[in-house]
Amino acid sequence: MLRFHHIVRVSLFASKASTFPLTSVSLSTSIPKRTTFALRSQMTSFSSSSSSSSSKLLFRQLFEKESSTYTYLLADASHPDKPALLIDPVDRTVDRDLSLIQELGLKLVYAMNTHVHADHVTGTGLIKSKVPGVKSIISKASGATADLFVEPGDKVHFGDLFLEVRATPGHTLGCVTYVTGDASDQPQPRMAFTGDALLIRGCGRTDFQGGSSEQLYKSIFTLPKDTFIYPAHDYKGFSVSTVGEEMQYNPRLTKDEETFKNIMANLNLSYPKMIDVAVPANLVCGVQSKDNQHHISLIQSPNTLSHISTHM
Ligand SMILES: N[C@@H](CCC(=O)N[C@@H](CSS)C(=O)NCC(=O)O)C(=O)O
Repeated sequence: MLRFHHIVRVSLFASKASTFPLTSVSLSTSIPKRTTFALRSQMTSFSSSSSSSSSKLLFRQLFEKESSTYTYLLADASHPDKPALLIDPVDRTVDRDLSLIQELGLKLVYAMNTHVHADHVTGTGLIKSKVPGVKSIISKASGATADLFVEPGDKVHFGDLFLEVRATPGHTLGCVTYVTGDASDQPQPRMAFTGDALLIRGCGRTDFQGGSSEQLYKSIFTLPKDTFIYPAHDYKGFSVSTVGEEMQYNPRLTKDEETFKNIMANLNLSYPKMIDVAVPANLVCGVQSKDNQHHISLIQSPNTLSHISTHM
């Protein structure tokens, strides 16, 4: 089995039962009425990370300043092939990202999108043309074409590390969050790449592309408070937060649902300047060809069913 080259389709229901039995506590229980939105704390205790697991992950946060987009580079540096993936690459910074990958001696396997971006063109198409073999990934629910489609509960493996896929719709229809694996040999604390669903002290707008403030409010996911939050954008100079921090200080998501919807309905943001170019380009993951419509069948492995920790 090519460990750094497969996506595992898993059962969402198996994950709920096996991983979050009675230990999940909703945020509304700990901070009544004020905080019901996107973040529920999980009271499961974590063993501290072993040095081998945390040293495996090579991680870089990269910034594209025109659209204030973060791209994330993750790799299993301990694996002989050093398989790597990029989350939310931008077309303008593809050469920078690929140079870095080359300098670090990594093998880029996946170019992933959290959703169909409206403010910039994804770098996945360009990357595929420059690095043969790289597979583009996006959620099936996004309606976009890509080499591989993920659904909630899927795992994306790279070397001995993996990301879980969680549905976090509301900013757009098919937004997903990629979360580092829930296992003792995976990086601790966990890291959540939230796209535009959850921004630091904010959240994605909900006024186009199937956006819905109601849906975004209900995009509840269960993660420990120490989970790092890495968004796709930041407009205020922040780079990272945690679930606990956002539960306490996010000015939108700590409100009740009606207040939240009211805030979202009155953001009065102008449409992204590039929306007319970006959305059509991103609906084909930046590739204008038929090649990207090749759907591979995802591997289903019963061995993984007990390890799933997805709950959306
Ligand atoms: N000015 C930018 C667009 C800024 C914007 O609308 N950002 C989006 C994410 S990219 S679609 C958003 O959700 N913002 C939320 C917020 O509260 O700022 C441009 O013209 O491209």
